[in-house]
Amino acid sequence: MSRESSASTSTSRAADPVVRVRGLTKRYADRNAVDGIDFDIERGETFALLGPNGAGKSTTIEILEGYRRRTGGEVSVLGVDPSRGRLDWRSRLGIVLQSSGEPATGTVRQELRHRASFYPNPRDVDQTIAAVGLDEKADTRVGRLSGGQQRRLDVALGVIGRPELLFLDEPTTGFDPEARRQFWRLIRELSAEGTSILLTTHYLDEAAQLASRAGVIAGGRMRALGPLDELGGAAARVPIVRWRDAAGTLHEQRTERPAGLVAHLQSELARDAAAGSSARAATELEPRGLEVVRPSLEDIYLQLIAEVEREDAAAVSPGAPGEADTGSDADTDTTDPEEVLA
Ligand SMILES: Nc1ncnc2c1ncn2[C@@H]1O[C@H](COP(=O)(O)OP(=O)(O)OP(=O)(O)O)[C@@H](O)[C@H]1O
Repeated sequence: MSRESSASTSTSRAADPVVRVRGLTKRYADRNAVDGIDFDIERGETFALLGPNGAGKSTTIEILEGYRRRTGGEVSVLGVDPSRGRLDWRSRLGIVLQSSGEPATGTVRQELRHRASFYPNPRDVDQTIAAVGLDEKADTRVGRLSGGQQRRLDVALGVIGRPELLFLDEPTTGFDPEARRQFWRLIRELSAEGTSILLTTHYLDEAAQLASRAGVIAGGRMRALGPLDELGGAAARVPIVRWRDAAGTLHEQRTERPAGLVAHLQSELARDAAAGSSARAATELEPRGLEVVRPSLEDIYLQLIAEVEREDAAAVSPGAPGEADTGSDADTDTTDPEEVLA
């Protein structure tokens, strides 16, 4: 299918989500790695799937990409069940996997030209090389790239076909800070062009920079879902004031009125100073180590995961073998070679 015809299909179904997942499960041995999750990704949206190691993110993404069979539930990606997705459907997807499969033998430019030849309306090869910052390596053999440069090439290969939906599974692992910012610019450009994006990342600042909505998975279940600035609820966003007392003990208090608390701390210091015999320098009237912080997405996420872990631990009855105890069996790779779909 040409990009034009796929675009007209999209227009006619503009209100349909590009990804629709209902009750998705994936069972390995005796444990559900994905345990009944629901979420949608709207057209043009960048959605972040967050969660700790082993949460079920890659399993979910691989099912959406059509690389892994699901055990149960309904999945639709660009209007198609991925387990039945054909080549024309696949050509509308861009995929940046966690690890780059077979080592390539050609140069950066050759590999991108080759990949571009599979798509009806690919991006310009040299512009894409520039967008991922590989201009100086365009004629270098892929095997001679550094780990971070190889990852940039993975991203370039993922976007070269001008995908309608781009899967980015931990795309910036190994990037230096400058390369990450360059990558963010590229993703914002793709998003502005209308590309829908599913991103998994362990860098919460990356999710905050790129995504508008997120789902947090832990233990295969969706624990929070919604706009990034609402994740974890309003209580999780209350500012934190930190300071040290005269003995050096660290104090921390959450308050909606941090300025009021700081004024109170200062007046206490002034009172103590007035009560003391010797005059004090003005700097000593400042609360030591004073910080007023608004919780970052990472703070909110870590709090959420800690709560989930406490709830899950409480749900396992004391004395009975816990979920974690059965993990070693379930973690055995049980993939039927036929299960990973070509
Ligand atoms: N082929 C397999 N056979 C058995 N268990 C598997 C298989 N693949 C994954 N698992 C298990 O399923 C669970 C979810 O794994 P998954 O790779 O989806 O997690 P993830 O959220 O992507 O983690 P990470 O952030 O580390 O990439 C883990 O407990 C993992 O050990």
